[in-house]
Amino acid sequence: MSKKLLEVSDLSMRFGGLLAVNGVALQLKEKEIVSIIGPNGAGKTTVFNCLTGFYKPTNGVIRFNGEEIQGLPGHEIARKGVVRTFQHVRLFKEMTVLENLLVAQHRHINNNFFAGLLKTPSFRRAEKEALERAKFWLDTIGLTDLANRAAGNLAYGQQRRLEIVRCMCTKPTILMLDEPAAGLNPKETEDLNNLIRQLRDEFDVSVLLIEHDMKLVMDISDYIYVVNQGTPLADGKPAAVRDNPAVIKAYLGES
Ligand SMILES: Nc1ncnc2c1ncn2[C@@H]1O[C@H](COP(=O)(O)OP(=O)(O)OP(=O)(O)O)[C@@H](O)[C@H]1O
Repeated sequence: MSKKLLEVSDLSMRFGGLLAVNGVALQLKEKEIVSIIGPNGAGKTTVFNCLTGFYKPTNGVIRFNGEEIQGLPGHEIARKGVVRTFQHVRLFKEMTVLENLLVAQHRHINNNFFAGLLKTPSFRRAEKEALERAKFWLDTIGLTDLANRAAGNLAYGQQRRLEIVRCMCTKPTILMLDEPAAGLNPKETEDLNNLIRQLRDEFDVSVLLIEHDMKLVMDISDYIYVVNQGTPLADGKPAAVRDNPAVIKAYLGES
C-alpha cells in the first residue's frame, strides 16, 4: 500500500466573522493525483494557503510525512518539499525563461555567502547543476528555444508550464497546482494533463489540484474532495463524485 504523505484533519480558517474553511479533511498518498473542487468562493485556495503556510489555520492538524506542519512558515514547508503554483501566473516577467528556473534554485546555489563571493569549487558545482536542471526542465516542456526570451512574452499556456517546472526545479514531494488550466485552450489543457501525469509517473511527485475544468479533474484524479461554502460536501473516486446528487446540486445551484 502506498504511503500517506499528507493527512489533514478538521482544518478550519476564520477571517473575522467568515468561516472560510470549516472542518476540511483530506489525504494524499505517494504518487496520487488528488483534486479539491467546489463552487467559487468554496474555500479551496484558503485550504492551499493553510497547507503551504501562507495562513496559520484557526484549527486543525496538517501532517506531512507524519510530522505536524500547521502554522510553520511557508519557506519551511517549501523546504520540506511541499510547493505550489498560484491561481494567477507569478513568474518574474522581466527575467528570461532560464533565469526564472535559476532563481527558483537560489537556495541550493547561494546557501553560503562567502562560497558565492569566492566562487569556491562547491559553489561552481552547485551553479552548474542548477543550470543543467533548468535546461532539463526547459527541454521537458519544449521551451529550450525560448530560454532567453523574457518570461512575460511567452504564450499563456507556456507561462503556466514554466511555472510548474519552476516548482519541479526544487525537487518537490508534493506539487500543489491552483487552477492550472484556467485560461488554457483545449490543446493546452491536454498538454497540461499529460505534463501532470508525466511528473507523477516519471518524477514521483504527488499532486494536489484545485481545478474548475471538470473534464480534466474527472480524467486525471485518483480521488476528489468537494467543498461547498468551506464545508466538506463529498469525497470519492471521480465517477462517484460526478454522480453524487449533493455535488450536482451545489454546482447547478451556483448558476
Ligand atoms: N485573506 C482573506 N481575508 C478575508 N476573507 C478571505 C481571505 N481569503 C479568502 N477569503 C474569503 O474566503 C472565502 C473562500 O475563498 P477562497 O479563495 O478560498 O475560495 P475558492 O474556493 O478558492 O474560490 P475560487 O474558486 O473562486 O478561486 C471567500 O468568501 C473569500 O472572500
